Amino acid sequence: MALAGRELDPGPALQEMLHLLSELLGLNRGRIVLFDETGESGQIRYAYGLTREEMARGRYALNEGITGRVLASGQLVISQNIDNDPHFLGRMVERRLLPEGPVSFIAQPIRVAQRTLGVLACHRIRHRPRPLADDLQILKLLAAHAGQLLQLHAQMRERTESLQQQNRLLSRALDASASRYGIVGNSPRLVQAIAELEQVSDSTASVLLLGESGTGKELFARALHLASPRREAPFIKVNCAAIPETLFESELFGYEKGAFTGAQSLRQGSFEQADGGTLFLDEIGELPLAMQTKLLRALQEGCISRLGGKCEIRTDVRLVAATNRNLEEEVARGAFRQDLYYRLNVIPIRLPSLAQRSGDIPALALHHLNRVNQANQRNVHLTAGAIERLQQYPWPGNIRELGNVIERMVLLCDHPALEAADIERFLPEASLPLSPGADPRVIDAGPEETLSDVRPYVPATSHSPEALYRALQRAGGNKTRAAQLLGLTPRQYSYRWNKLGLSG
Ligand SMILES: Nc1ncnc2c1ncn2[C@@H]1O[C@H](COP(=O)(O)OP(=O)(O)OP(=O)(O)O)[C@@H](O)[C@H]1O
Repeated sequence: MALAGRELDPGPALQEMLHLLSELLGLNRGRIVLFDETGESGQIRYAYGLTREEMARGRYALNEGITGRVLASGQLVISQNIDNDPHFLGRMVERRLLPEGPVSFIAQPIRVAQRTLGVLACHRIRHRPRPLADDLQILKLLAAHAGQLLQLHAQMRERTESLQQQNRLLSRALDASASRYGIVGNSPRLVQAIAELEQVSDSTASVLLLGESGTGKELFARALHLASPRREAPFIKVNCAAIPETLFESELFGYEKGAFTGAQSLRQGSFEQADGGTLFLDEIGELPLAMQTKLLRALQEGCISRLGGKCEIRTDVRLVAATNRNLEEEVARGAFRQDLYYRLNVIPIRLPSLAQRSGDIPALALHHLNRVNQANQRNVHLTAGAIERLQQYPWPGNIRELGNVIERMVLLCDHPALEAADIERFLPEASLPLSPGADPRVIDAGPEETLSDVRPYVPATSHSPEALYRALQRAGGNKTRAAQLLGLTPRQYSYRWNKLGLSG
């Protein structure tokens, strides 16, 4: 029975079993009848010494003939002489093809764990030297072995099918997310925004991404780059809110060696770095007016000059800008240049807030849960009630806030299945008892939360975890803005944040 281990298909092993039964023991025309899917009849599946046609005739309803009786009762039946047995159907093999003289028929049930899987049956020439009891003993053993083999195969098939099914689902999910650049969601407004993105991905026209903080503007900017013919060239992001006014020009246009004290070597600016690719100006509404003029010039002329440089450098850059401000209002109050606004607003794409597409919350929550579980080797689940609660919350900080809440829940919860009640304490509006320095979810409005343009030296322990969280909440999950609130640079803020052991 070495064959049994080699093949996934039990057929060859069972076939060989029937072959040996016939050749060595003279128990001929052995066949294995198995229940069909309905469980109401059986069909010959494996046989030795029967033609295809004979096999095809071997179908038995429950209680039909001897085989049908064994299928129904799970009990051994021996027909001592088929010629005298009214139950013997003689359906398959014509009597004249069988040996003369008395022929018996033995039908041994194949049972596993009190369940009848089928029947192992054969013909036996009645008058032979070996006692019937020996043959029965052998048939019983073989039936038990066949049962184990069939069960093992059924389990393996079930497992394989479920793995294949899982595989199909995963690769479908992977295809979907890959073809949509990791943008999760199916709500009509999001799908519309993706369609607009794809429509303009081939052109070089400037795109202005509009939407509240955390709605995925950066994700869209990257998607636009990936969907464009520029995908092999660099994607350079500049966060206009994070750059001090005095450093803007060198950040965008670079500088020559010796352009100012400390300029020890030439440095390319973002325009040059993004040459051939995409330059993403995030939070463009924060760009100081003087820089707006210089940016407009660079865009109109397609060339820049480095600080301290004499020559103009041609750059081929596709500009994508993003803002959560209402730029028209900024223009109206003189804080944003109108001509630059027109130049940027060639193709506006508006991203819906999470509240406008709450139908996407379950998919987004699971997406983030998966991400955080994987990153932290956790296996936290959300119950249906928890997902429902997440859907009810308004998410002022949008998807970033949702991601942050999921991350906190996964890291700080102490059981694997999160219920609606568990969610509650992680939602920002939850009022929790204050206990400084302990649980970082406990929020304290620290005195350090003031708006400040001046950034003096601040020690690494300057802000409590509570203050960092509080600021992040007030900033709708935007760390740059949270840093501003605390008078920190985004780098200083991130350093402190990461020390809490949280990412995102
Ligand atoms: N549709 C989406 N599917 C999956 N993840 C998303 C989606 N939209 C946003 N995210 C995730 O949410 C987080 C915030 O997104 P992103 O940084 O792109 O927002 P933003 O609009 O640029 O925010 P801000 O204006 O504050 O800079 C990121 O982690 C991003 O991957």
